[in-house]
Amino acid sequence: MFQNDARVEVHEDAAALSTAVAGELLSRIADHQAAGDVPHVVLTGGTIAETIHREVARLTPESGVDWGAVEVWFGDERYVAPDSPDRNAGQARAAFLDAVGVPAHRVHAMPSTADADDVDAAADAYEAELHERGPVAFDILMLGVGPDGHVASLFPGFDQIDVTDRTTVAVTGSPKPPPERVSLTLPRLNKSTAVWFLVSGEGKAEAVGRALGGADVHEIPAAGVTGRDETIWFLDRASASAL
Ligand SMILES: O=C1O[C@H](COP(=O)(O)O)[C@@H](O)[C@H](O)[C@H]1O
Repeated sequence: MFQNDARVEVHEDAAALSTAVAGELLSRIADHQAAGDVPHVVLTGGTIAETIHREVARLTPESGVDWGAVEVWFGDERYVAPDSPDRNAGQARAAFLDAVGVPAHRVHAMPSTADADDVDAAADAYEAELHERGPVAFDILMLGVGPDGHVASLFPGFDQIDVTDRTTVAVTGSPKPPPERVSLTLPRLNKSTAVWFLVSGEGKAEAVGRALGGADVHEIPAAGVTGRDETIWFLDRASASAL
């Protein structure tokens, strides 16, 4: 698969990238709300995501966005205790969700060890939640990318990449700790109007180059995700250095 239609935006550094993505996110959400929609936004975990989330909190007061009318989902999650620092949802809450006031019923966190008996049950529960309350297509899906090209919790060489009959999968033995995770599947990730990749740092440069160059999805899972209307790779100079 070649990402010929993807747009690439290169920013000077991680700080500039974060400000640009946060501003664009707020602007898109404001547009949806002006049109009377309640947008469904999918968050990612990871280092650059945390910086972006803090920028979202900082820029929200000037944005006109009503975070009370946004549905928040997650592309993947670590199956750990609810208060673990490894939780993507915990990171997002601390960085911006609590500060901007997204109501609890609109934050669709994936189950923790307190909510589901095992990681398979956690994946099943999120699939049910998506079925009952999820949109046909997410409005904006944001994804970090690992140095190995993983996206959400779909890792190179793992069987979950080929799952097409589910919207979520359980992951065990993740090469990046913690080992147990829940991830959206490629077909569900691809049910998104806009897909935004958020990537910073030289360690990601090779993965970015290969994804945009059309690598096999089993080697670089990020190569397998595109938006229905839009795919944007938000990069800094370091992560763009292999393009
Ligand atoms: O484990 C994960 O890693 C990726 C990328 O994280 P980063 O720290 O290398 O930026 C992230 O997209 C994913 O949500 C997360 O669970």
